[in-house]
Amino acid sequence: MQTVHTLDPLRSAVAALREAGPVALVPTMGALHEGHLTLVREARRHARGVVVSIFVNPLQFGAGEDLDAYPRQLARDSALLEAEGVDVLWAPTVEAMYPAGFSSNISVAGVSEGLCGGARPGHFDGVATVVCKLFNQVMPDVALFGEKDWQQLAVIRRMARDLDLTRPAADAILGVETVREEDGLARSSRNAYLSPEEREAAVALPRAMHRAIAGIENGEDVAQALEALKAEIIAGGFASVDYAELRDAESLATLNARASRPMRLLAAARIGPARLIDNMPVAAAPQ
Ligand SMILES: Nc1ncnc2c1ncn2[C@@H]1O[C@H](COP(=O)(O)OP(=O)(O)OP(=O)(O)O)[C@@H](O)[C@H]1O
Ligand SMILES: CC(C)(CO)[C@@H](O)C(=O)[O-]
Ligand code: BAL
Repeated sequence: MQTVHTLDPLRSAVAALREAGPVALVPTMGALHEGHLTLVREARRHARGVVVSIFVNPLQFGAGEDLDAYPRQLARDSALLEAEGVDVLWAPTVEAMYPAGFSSNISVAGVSEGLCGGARPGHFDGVATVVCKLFNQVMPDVALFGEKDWQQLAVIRRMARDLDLTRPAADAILGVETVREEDGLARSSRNAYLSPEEREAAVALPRAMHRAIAGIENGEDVAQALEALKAEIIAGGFASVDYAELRDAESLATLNARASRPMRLLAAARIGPARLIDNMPVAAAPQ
């Protein structure tokens, strides 16, 4: 595995990879876990060469968020990626990514509004801007993202369509199903912030979501089911719920009742120092 920290060596490394066949990109912020490694293994199924980026992107963190506390463990991450047979690790410095005078911003309206975009103003501008740069830097044939960050995936796909990106093309932006702990909690780098007691309590989030989905699919009133969901998350030991909403799975349009198109239940809640997110499919109402 070749590790590069600046743009010129990255371009040379990727050019050499491309000679052998299609290239996949897996963007991450590091502190790798089984979720990330699943993306890497999936990438290998779609390409000959695999590039993983690790960059804790300051642009997507709001004031008072965990930019400084975010775990940085490049040596450990590098060993994990090496063991997975990754070809290139792209770990740019902040200066390489945002040289002095950097002034551009990509803002994707619509899908980035509400949910995490509501709770974290400016977050998806930061994500879209850095992902657009990563795409231009690596020019991958395919890029892989986790469904755990469902709204992020929708924002990136919208950006790729709107800006006519060809590397990767919008339909080569692949979503990978959320990888979970044995008890059902979604794997996340931020789970590391939890004390053992908080970690045990955190499973209340996916459990309550499963119960709400069963209710909605059985015809329960959506507003009531969502209120009960929020109450159950709090009763489970969370301090607050940022949102718990039923949305159209693709457009992310708000739904107040069961729809006949695929739907998604999305939630974010805070426990101890962590803000955890999750989302799950909700079966469409019969036509
Ligand atoms: N449990 C998971 N299953 C599948 N993909 C995941 C999972 N967790 C993260 N990913 C994906 O890995 C990529 C990099 O994510 P990131 O480095 O932010 O990790 P994270 O665990 O989501 O961290 P955070 O604590 O910041 O949410 C994203 O595409 C994200 O959706
Ligand atoms: C896509 C991403 C790497 C952009 O910084 C980040 O938002 C993440 O890790 O999900
Ligand atoms: N996993 C999404 C990146 C973030 O929370 O900033």
